[in-house]
Amino acid sequence: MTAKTLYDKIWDAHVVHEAEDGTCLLYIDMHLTHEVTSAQAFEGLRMAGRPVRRPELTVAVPDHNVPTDVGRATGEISDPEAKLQIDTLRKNAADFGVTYFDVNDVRQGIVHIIGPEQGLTQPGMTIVCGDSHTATHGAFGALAHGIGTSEVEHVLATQTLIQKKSKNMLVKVNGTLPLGVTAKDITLTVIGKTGTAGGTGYVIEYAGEAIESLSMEGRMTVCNMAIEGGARAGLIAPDEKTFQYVMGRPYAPKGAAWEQAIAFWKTLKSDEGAHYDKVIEFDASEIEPVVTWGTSPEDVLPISAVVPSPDSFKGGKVSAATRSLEYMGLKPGQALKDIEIDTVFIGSCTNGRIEDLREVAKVMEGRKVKDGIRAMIVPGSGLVRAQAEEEGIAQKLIDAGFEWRMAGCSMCLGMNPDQLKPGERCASTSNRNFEGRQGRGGRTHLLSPAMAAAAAVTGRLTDVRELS
Ligand SMILES: CC(C)[C@H](C(=O)O)[C@@H](O)C(=O)O
Ligand code: SF4
Repeated sequence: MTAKTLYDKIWDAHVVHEAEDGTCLLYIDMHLTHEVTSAQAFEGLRMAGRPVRRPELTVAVPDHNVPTDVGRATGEISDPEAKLQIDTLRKNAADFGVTYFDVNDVRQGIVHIIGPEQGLTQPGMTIVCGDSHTATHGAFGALAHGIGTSEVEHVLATQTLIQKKSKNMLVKVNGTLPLGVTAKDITLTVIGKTGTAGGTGYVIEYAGEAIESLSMEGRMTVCNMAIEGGARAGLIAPDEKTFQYVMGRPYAPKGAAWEQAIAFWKTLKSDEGAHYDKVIEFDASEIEPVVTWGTSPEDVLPISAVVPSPDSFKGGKVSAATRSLEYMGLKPGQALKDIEIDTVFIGSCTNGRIEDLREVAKVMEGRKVKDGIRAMIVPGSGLVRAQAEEEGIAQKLIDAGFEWRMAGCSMCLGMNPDQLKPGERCASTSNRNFEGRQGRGGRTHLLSPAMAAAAAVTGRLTDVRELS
């Protein structure tokens, strides 16, 4: 028997048909949908008079457009486009018999947060969503693809996806993470090494002691950004931690089905000697807390570094870096630690989970948000929010000077009222720092929740390890 990678195993278990050119029809176990990329897909079905093939394997939740002010529970959504998209999702879910968590349901939240939280995300599954950060679910050893709207329609109609197999890449992070270094620093460091195109054509499996040592939340943070490194998906082999996380969640298997599931899940790891087309290996001790300085997630450096000179790059990156620095309002040679910020955003599907909020609370212990800094915390789901309130974290963060908001994508992207003004600079725990991502003219520095908290305290990018 040939040795297989985890990716090979999940793939093989889901191929319904393989054409001569290698194009496959893949069975899909779980289909998550949100308001931005599903409307046309449902409409396509309606026009063709087709039902959703497996409505019980399809879940819908509004996240991108929802306002996150606490008043939303009682008020109308004022932006007509957002309101239309959310109303449409609600109607589509009702018409097609799809499970739907409405705006003010405590289970509402960012689609990639609620999947794992509800136990919809399970090891060995194929999961799709019309959203690039679907890679997040790979943290459970699920093959999770982001798909486009026409593919959403295809999956709704057939519960299958047309795919060609990607190549296998192994990213192995050995050793122990230094103090103050987190999952976000790992994933940004990997992208710094490979570039945003380094993963193109691959599915990345993350392994090694540093990955194994991460909590499920941390593993989700790592896989979430696989897509920013160009990969088709990210994967981490499930283990005891994974099983413990899934156990007892609303949609997790129960009783005998649970025992059966566990027996299968335990087989989900790459075999000894399995072939990878590319291997990247490095030691966790190399990783420092990092921040981005430019307008691509690969523009990342340790916090101790200075803003690079465009001349230090090669080829097209020279002009890209020049443009980035101009947009970001930065000068080569400037210490990253000297960069002053106006806003701190803690949230998104990268870092909007309970552990992230605990991390922020830990850094804020005995400290306050600096005067004049707008610091917002947007829990990734209503349940994360409720848990943080129950743990007393929410009150501590409010007392420290943070805004405590309702769940949604929020300032991760400018599709709702939470936006930067032109020229405003934000320390953000999200995953994309593209031009205009957080609002037109807004400037984004990506970093970990601990580093974002440190920036909130000092009003500039700060090494969390040096906070006095
Ligand atoms: C709006 C949606 C299609 C988009 C994505 O696919 O990733 C968004 O979630 C993002 O993060 O940019
Ligand atoms: S939180 Fe950000 S990255 Fe995640 S799905 Fe929403 S917009 Fe996309």
